[in-house]
Amino acid sequence: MRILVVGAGATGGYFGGRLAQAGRDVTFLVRPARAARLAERGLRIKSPDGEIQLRPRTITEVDGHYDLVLLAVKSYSLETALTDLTPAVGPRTVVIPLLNGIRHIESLVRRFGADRAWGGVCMIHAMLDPDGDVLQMSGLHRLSFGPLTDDSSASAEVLPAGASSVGVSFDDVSSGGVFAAGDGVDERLSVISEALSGAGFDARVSATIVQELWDKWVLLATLGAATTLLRGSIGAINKAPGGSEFLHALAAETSAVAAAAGHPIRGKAAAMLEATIVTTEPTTSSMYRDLTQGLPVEAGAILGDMVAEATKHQVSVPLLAAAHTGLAVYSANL
Ligand SMILES: NC(=O)C1=CN([C@@H]2O[C@H](COP(=O)(O)OP(=O)(O)OC[C@H]3O[C@@H](n4cnc5c(N)ncnc54)[C@H](OP(=O)(O)O)[C@@H]3O)[C@@H](O)[C@H]2O)C=CC1
Ligand SMILES: CC(C)(CO)C(=O)C(=O)O
Repeated sequence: MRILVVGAGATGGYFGGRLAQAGRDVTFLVRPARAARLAERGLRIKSPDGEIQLRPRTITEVDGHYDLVLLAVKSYSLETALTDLTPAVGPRTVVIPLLNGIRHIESLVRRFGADRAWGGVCMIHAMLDPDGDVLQMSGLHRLSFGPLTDDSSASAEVLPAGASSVGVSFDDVSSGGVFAAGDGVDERLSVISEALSGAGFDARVSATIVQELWDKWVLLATLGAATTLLRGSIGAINKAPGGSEFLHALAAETSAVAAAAGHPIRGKAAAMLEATIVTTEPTTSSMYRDLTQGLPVEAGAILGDMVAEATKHQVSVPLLAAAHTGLAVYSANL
């Protein structure tokens, strides 16, 4: 299976790097400056378990069709990246985005159709360090993925990758790619699941990926709004007067938006949100890390779109709106 990873930043570098380390056929589509850095230093991943250095294949222009595309760019780079990667997308290619938020899903479906644009949710705390190496800051490294056809009747929300019962293996590779014409979505799911499993991170097939995208969005909007508005970690906010009340009020806003939009967060996702906002650990978000480094932030995709959803469904979100306005001021001054 030919895998193209678009972007070799924190998430692309991490998940693509682990796949390459596990011997998968991985190519990174990068821009010239990143290509030069990777040629010079290799792709280094520094994690709590130690450091690895890889020499992955990189390209700066697409060189044909790939079976799987992992899209790992920031939301503000999305449209250019989609144009750049389009030649990699053949009739049976699957594109799995790792981006936060929801708006990219619409862009992907518009370009490639729901048969080729799937959903992806990654959970990781990662960034590029000053050397351009991938820094994984905790042991968390989960990637859930699946077609955009949520099956709420599925008995399990997520299955470990490789657990699909459809028996297609790498041996089925044909000259036209691993997905033979006439295969259904399930066959691709099985092959992709096999390719992503056993690569040193937690890969899961999701039968409810749209709901998972919303669950993650609620979590991240809460985390991103709190940490960027109050300029500190969740632990620091919880130790400050009124911090816990603020976090709970913010989580109530984001949860109310999801519920009004028809994607209420429940069960494990609700428990994870609660556990995240009560922590005294120095938990932050990728948006906060970008802010503190003076980098562009994904304010529109993570907060602005949620404020727009709130307006659409007449949900009052003053804290979320204040955080969005704050990031707009920051972005205007960049
Ligand atoms: N970091 C984290 O902990 C997490 C991030 N996410 C989400 O994942 C997404 C990606 O974030 P992250 O990996 O952190 O971002 P990074 O900024 O670390 O990496 C994005 C990479 O995309 C590259 N890029 C942009 N446009 C193109 C293009 N046209 N072709 C090739 N490469 C391109 C950039 O390359 P260049 O060097 O050329 O600018 C950059 O290296 C975001 O939506 C984020 O919210 C989700 C979970 C956790
Ligand atoms: C939810 C979290 C913190 C971990 O994946 C994240 O997605 C981010 O920081 O962007």
